[in-house]
Amino acid sequence: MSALKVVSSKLAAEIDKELMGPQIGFTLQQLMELAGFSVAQAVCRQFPLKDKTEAEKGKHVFVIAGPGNNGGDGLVCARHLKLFGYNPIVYYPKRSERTEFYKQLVHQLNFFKVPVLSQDEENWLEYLKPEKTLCIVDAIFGFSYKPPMREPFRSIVEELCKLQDRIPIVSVDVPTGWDVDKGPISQPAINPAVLVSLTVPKPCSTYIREKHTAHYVGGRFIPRDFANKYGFEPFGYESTDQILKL
Ligand SMILES: NC(=O)C1=CN([C@@H]2O[C@H](COP(=O)(O)OP(=O)(O)OC[C@H]3O[C@@H](n4cnc5c(N)ncnc54)[C@H](O)[C@@H]3O)[C@@H](O)[C@H]2O)[C@H](O)CC1
Ligand SMILES: [K+]
Repeated sequence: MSALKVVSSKLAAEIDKELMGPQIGFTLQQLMELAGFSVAQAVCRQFPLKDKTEAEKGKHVFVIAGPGNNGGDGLVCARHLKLFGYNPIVYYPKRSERTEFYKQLVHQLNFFKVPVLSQDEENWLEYLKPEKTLCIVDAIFGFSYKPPMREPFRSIVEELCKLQDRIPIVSVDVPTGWDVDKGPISQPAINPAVLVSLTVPKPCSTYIREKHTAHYVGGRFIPRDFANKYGFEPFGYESTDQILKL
């Protein structure tokens, strides 16, 4: 295990609660926008379009969004990827009814002409071919996932596991199927090529295989004294970057 700065799931939840509490007053929408923006930046850093052929530039970034806030990060990420010149496609099989906000994120994707597959799209795997797909963004589950995985996500993640050696997967905050503290202790579980930890890495990130997985931190929205209060130093982001490769 590396000497990475990590915070437990319990502490991560407390950080979120305080950031969105009455004293600080961030809204979920604000944090999600910055989180999704960071993930889009990490995709650009890892898979730059510069010097790529037109065929490679036309490849899809396949974003799979889950039912909670991790999925929301994915929806935001897809919108920014489109602005950055990528060709995202979104699969959002179980849509959150929690707030109007999720519907608004989908409307925004329509406005940006980002295809959002129908909820019962049976042929979603057709979009996942190494020759057509640049990478997959795994925004299925984050720090609130509790096994065992229920359908339709179990079948989806099983399919992704079969493809992950041929198409790189970028996991948002926590690789889907991993326990946020203990890592890949149950199946199915994604083995990502890239992990983008948000705010601060969670303990599961110490179980990534360092040679196999590029690790970024993103979600640059806390000041030094707040980080120190939760036992870690702020990350050394450069200039206006929203991500830092660890
Ligand atoms: N401060 C930050 O770092 C921010 C992080 N954000 C992202 O939010 C997620 C955590 O979001 P939350 O809504 O709490 O949970 P999840 O998205 O992980 O999942 C909840 C969702 O999943 C369903 N579910 C749970 N277990 C199962 C299962 N076994 N089978 C099927 N479905 C399951 C559950 O019912 C819910 O619907 C964090 O990781 C970040 O990515 C925010 O963007 C804000 C800023
Ligand atoms: K994820």
